[in-house]
Amino acid sequence: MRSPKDFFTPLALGAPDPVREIPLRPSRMIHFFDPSNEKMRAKAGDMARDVDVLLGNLEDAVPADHKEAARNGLVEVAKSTDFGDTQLWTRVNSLDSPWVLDDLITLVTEVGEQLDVIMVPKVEGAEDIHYVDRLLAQLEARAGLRSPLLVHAILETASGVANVEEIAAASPRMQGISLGPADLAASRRMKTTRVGGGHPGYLVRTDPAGEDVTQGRTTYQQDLWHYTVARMVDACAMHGILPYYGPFGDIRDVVGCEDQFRNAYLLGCVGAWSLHPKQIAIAKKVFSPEPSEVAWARKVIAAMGDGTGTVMIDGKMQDDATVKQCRVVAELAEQLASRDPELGQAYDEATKEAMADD
Ligand SMILES: CC(C)(COP(=O)(O)OP(=O)(O)OC[C@H]1O[C@@H](n2cnc3c(N)ncnc32)[C@H](O)[C@@H]1OP(=O)(O)O)[C@@H](O)C(=O)NCCC(=O)NCCSC(=O)C[C@H](O)C(=O)O
Ligand SMILES: [Mg+2]
Repeated sequence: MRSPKDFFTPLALGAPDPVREIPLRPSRMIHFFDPSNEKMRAKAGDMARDVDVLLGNLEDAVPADHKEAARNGLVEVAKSTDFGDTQLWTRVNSLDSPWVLDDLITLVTEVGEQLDVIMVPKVEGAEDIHYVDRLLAQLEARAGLRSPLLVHAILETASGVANVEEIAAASPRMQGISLGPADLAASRRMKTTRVGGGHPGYLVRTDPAGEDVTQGRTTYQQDLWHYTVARMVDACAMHGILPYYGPFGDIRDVVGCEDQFRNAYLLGCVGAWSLHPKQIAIAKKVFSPEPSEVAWARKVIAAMGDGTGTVMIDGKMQDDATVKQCRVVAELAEQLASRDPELGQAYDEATKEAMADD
């Protein structure tokens, strides 16, 4: 464990200074593609225009005999694509795999300037982040990079969840954490066979109304991921980094996907993974506040002046705490508007209407 005094000191001579604050760039969807797939590589430019984050996946879902092709394919995409202000991320292979060392060496050396974030799977504790942190500093120094690569951890082992706070705090490079529900379910020995989402057997049932316990009892499906997402959000918020829902594997179930993403959004997540083009629009919709919410937030902020005291708006009490919540929504709207002018216009029109109603 480094002394707090040394926390922002580069871990290798000549490595760039660590960032002091994680940039809040829009990242409503982290779109996964397989860079070993020639067809997907050819679409990288179009995908980059459509998403906030494009991620070249090197880990699970890429067959063992495609690992090298995926790594080289990502280098090719990074060198040949104009990303504009879209972020390019990668998910490297797990730290116990035979591929990760070459993933990191190749990517930092060849395309370190183009990459924004390195996603590290199956993080168990702070020691995994410390290992990557030092190695990245050495590689950045050797490649002469001007800014440090950021690191994103996937929460997908029972020990990762138990250590989530120390993972979030492990390095100034920590950009965020995603839930990895499929590996986490396996690690916990849960009895599900899915990638994210709920399960009809995980439910609560109303009490029996009379003697017959089989009659008149309504059941409500519960969220298997509530505890983990909430814990991850707290750990991230405490350390100034960003939480994400991970993948939703039932591509056909666009309704279930939207619900799962929205639960995560309402709990504090800033985005989710999209595995298929269908899920891009879902994440964009869910992780962008509604124009009416933005209008309301701006109205409360305007009415609250210096942010202290109370005012009544439409019968609802506003005070220091509600104005803080409204600032979260209004700040997110500003970030998204700078990337998506159409959305910005919808926010401004809704605000004008809401203010005119007074
Ligand atoms: C899931 C898929 C294998 C489905 O692919 P496919 O059967 O080809 O779907 P479609 O026929 O519906 O495709 C229609 C067209 O869209 C293109 N396509 C599909 N997926 C993508 C994509 N991700 N990016 C860009 N384009 C995509 C197809 O090529 C078709 O194009 P065309 O022929 O021109 O019409 C596939 O979607 C896929 O591989 N997705 C990514 C899977 C992935 O990355 N999985 C790993 C992440 S989840 C995970 O790791 C679990 C996690 O770690 C945990 O533990 O929880
Ligand atoms: Mg996984």
